[in-house]
Amino acid sequence: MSTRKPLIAGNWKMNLNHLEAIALVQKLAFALNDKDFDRVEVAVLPPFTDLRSVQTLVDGDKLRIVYGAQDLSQHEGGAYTGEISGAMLAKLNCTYAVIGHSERRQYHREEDDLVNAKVRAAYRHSLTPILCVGEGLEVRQEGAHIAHSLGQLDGALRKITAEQAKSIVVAYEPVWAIGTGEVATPEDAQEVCGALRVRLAELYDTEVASAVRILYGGSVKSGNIAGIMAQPDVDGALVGGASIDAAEFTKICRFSDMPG
Ligand SMILES: O=C(CO)COP(=O)(O)O
Repeated sequence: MSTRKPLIAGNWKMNLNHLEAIALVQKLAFALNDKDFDRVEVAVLPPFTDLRSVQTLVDGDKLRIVYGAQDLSQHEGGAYTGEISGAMLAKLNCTYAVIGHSERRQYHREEDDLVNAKVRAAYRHSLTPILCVGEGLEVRQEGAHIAHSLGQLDGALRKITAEQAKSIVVAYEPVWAIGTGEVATPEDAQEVCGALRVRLAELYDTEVASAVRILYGGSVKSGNIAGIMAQPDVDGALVGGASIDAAEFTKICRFSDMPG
C-alpha cells in the first residue's frame, strides 16, 4: 500500500469568471468535510483572473482546498506581454502550476524544451509542477504511447534534481481521451502510469519513484473514477469538464464511495 496521498485536481480550463469561481469553491467547501480532506488532497486550477479571488476565499475561510495555475512563464519578469511569472503565482500562495498540458502543446506549440524551462521556473518559486504527458490518437494506434509519454517525461525533467523531482506531480493524459467522453480503461491508465514510475526510478532512484504522485486525466467522471483509482500506480486524477460541476467533482473526490 502506498503512502502517497491521492490528489484530485480540477482543471477548469478557460471556464468561470472570478465570481463564478468563488461560487464553485464555496459549494465545494460546503460539500466536502474534514474526513474527505484527510483522505484526499483536493485542488482547483482556475484561470489566472480567478486566482486572487480564490486565494482570498481560501485564506479568509481557512479552507483546506488548495489551488494553482494552469500555466506559468519560463521567464522571471520583464517584457513578455501576456505572460504570468512564477513569482506572481507564488505571491498568491499557489501550490501548483500545470505545465505542458496537451492543449498548450497543441495550440501554443509548447515543446519539451519549453516545458522543461517552465518546470525549472516553477521550482525556482516553490510551486509544484503538475507535469502533463500523453499521446495523441495516431501514436496510440501505432502502439508507441509508452515511448511517447516517457520521452515527454525525460524532456521535462532535464536538469531537475532528485530532491526536486520527488515533489513533482505527473499527469498522464492521453489526448484522445480528453473532452471526448472516450475514457482510457483502468488498465490503459495503469500501463502508462506504471511505466512512468519505472522511468522515474531509472532517471533517479526508487525513493523518488515511490514518492511521486501520478495522476490520470481524460474524461474522468464519478462513474469511472473508482476503477481508475484502484490501479496501483494511479494516485489521483486531473479532471477537466467534470470539475466545474460541484456535485460531480465532490463525488469524484469521494472516489472510494463510488462503485468500481
Ligand atoms: O484535460 C483534462 C484535464 O487536464 C481532461 O479533460 P476532460 O476531463 O474534460 O476530458
